[in-house]
Amino acid sequence: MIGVGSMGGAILAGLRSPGVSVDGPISITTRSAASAAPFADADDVVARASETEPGANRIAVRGARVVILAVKPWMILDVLREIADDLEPGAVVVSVAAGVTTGSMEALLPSDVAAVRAMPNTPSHLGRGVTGVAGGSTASADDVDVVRRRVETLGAVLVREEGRINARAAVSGSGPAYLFLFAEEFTAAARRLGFDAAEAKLLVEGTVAGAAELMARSEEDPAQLRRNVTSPKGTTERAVEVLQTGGWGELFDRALAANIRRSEELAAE
Ligand SMILES: NC(=O)C1=CN([C@@H]2O[C@H](COP(=O)(O)OP(=O)(O)OC[C@H]3O[C@@H](n4cnc5c(N)ncnc54)[C@H](O)[C@@H]3O)[C@@H](O)[C@H]2O)C=CC1
Ligand SMILES: O=C(O)[C@@H]1CCC=N1
Repeated sequence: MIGVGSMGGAILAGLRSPGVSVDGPISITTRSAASAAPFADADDVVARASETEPGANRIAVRGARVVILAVKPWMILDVLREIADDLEPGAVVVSVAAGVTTGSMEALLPSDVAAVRAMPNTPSHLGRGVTGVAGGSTASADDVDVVRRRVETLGAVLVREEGRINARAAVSGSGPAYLFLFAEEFTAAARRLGFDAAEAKLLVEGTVAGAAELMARSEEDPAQLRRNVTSPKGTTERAVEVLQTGGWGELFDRALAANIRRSEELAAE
């Protein structure tokens, strides 16, 4: 794995969780020595920092069947140029980057190395992620399956054509941020009602986490779960009415469209 920031770190934590078995050790590279240092004593991870070992990325990918690129989108092609000659024949290079197409990756890869895209999200950290997977034109069904089996250890997986991956990024890749934004705004509103920071945190985070867990475990869909809270002529009804007249449907449409437009811009950069 090249790049162990927010997303790479979440994937790595998921791959290292109890009950998940990966043929290891997992070779990772970071930019700074400080980021590699926490792995110094790990048996299941070999960490190298490109700041202190300029050939770190090239060394790390040697012998790997699956290489995960978790650097920023605008760095993906530079990293591929750097590592292309060191990749094993039959390797699969998986980019988790928004926007960057397998076509642009394939142009830099040896013909016996496949490109696959994965669009994970940060709850992968807990094995509760959702990952979209799409193979490039030279990826075999087996190559895609190798990636699917790896990311299945991180949570749910949706394998579909690459043409739909920007939409998956807009919904599930970025989705945790929308929920955290909701929690931020909800907490701020609770503070304005007079709760102190600790009380607002307990009330809002407890409610958001509990409701999410209830949704995950329940057979009922979100609309029914909402109705279960909303007594006719009761208090919830009044608040839900205010929220619904705020135009959430159109707001979400615009937010997801803006997200997809940014993926398209990144693809063109
Ligand atoms: N953060 C998220 O929730 C999600 C992120 N992604 C994708 O994941 C990728 C990484 O995003 P984040 O983790 O958020 O960014 P980040 O900035 O937290 O992580 C990137 C890491 O790569 C390291 N790095 C940069 N150049 C390097 C090099 N040459 N060799 C080794 N390491 C290098 C950086 O030091 C940094 O730690 C992006 O392409 C993004 O589109 C995809 C889905 C969700
Ligand atoms: O914000 C981003 O660009 C990345 C892609 C999906 C989630 N985070």
